[in-house]
Amino acid sequence: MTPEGLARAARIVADSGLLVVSSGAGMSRESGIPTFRDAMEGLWANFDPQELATEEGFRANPRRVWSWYAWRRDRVMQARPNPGHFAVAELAGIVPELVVVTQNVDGLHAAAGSRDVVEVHGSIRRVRCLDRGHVFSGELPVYAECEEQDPPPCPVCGSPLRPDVVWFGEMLPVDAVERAWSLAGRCDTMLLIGTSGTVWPAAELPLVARRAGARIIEVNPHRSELTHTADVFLQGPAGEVLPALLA
Ligand SMILES: CC(C)NC(=O)[C@H](Cc1c[nH]c2ccccc12)NC(=O)[C@H](CCCC/N=C(/NCCC(=O)O)S[C@H]1O[C@H](COP(=O)(O)OP(=O)(O)OC[C@H]2O[C@@H](n3cnc4c(N)ncnc43)[C@H](O)[C@@H]2O)[C@@H](O)[C@H]1O)NC(=O)OCc1ccccc1
Repeated sequence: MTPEGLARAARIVADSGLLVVSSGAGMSRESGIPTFRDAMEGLWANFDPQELATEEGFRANPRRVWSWYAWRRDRVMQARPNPGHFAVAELAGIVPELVVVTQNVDGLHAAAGSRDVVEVHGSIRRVRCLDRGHVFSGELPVYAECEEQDPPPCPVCGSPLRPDVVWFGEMLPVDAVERAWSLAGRCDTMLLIGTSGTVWPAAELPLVARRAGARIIEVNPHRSELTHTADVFLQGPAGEVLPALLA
């Protein structure tokens, strides 16, 4: 991250009417939540997404999927927002309009005080039933209570409960898609934070914004599949770069 790059990004942000913050797993890395593709400790390095993050995988082995998400939820509930999340929340007080569009299911943007957050891949803090989609949040069982246990039945219709997240091969929530794509199509600036740009259709968002004439600022310690769209690439961890952007 160069001082010139930071200064240029700060000017672009200051000139923005509508700023869309588009975040991925890297945003929560400094909160102790592993990313998906980190070579060593990334979730997908140790677990097969096809087996664990698909409806087929759930139907084939509901116990395994239910306890795996309980294990992840425990880590999310113990995690705290990092300085990057707080900087995003603070930015909302600086620009006229700011909306967060996140692929993350951890709810840490809201926990840091961001009030307008679009969760395009759902939330691990909610469950819903398989057949009818009755949604439940609040006190959910911890891993110790879920280990090798069948998912409990829906209190309304009796069908098994599953995490209220978007699995591979599943449609994204219609209202979230409509809002996220319309925002990307009319924003002045998109702040792209901690995403590898490998999962679709979320990876299309900066392309939509760019086609509509927006400036793209990427924050990532490594180049991603989307760095080619960026007007400014701020190379570094979100928890350090974003507070510096506010300084
Ligand atoms: C793997 C990929 C090739 N496959 C897909 O994209 C598929 C298939 C597909 C669809 N269209 C395509 C087009 C081309 C190719 C494939 C497809 N997409 C789907 O299946 C989607 C659904 C995709 C959503 C899946 N659910 C998730 N999550 C919820 C669950 C759960 O969490 O368990 S995806 C999940 O993985 C993704 C991980 O990506 P990132 O967040 O970018 O994280 P990653 O680890 O990859 O990278 C981390 C980055 O952070 C950086 N970093 C590290 N530390 C820091 C740091 N400190 N600070 C800043 N950055 C940092 C790193 O350098 C790195 O760049 C996120 O989206 C996350 O939500 N559904 C669908 O298409 O439905 C169809 C449909 C249409 C009509 C009708 C019916 C069906």
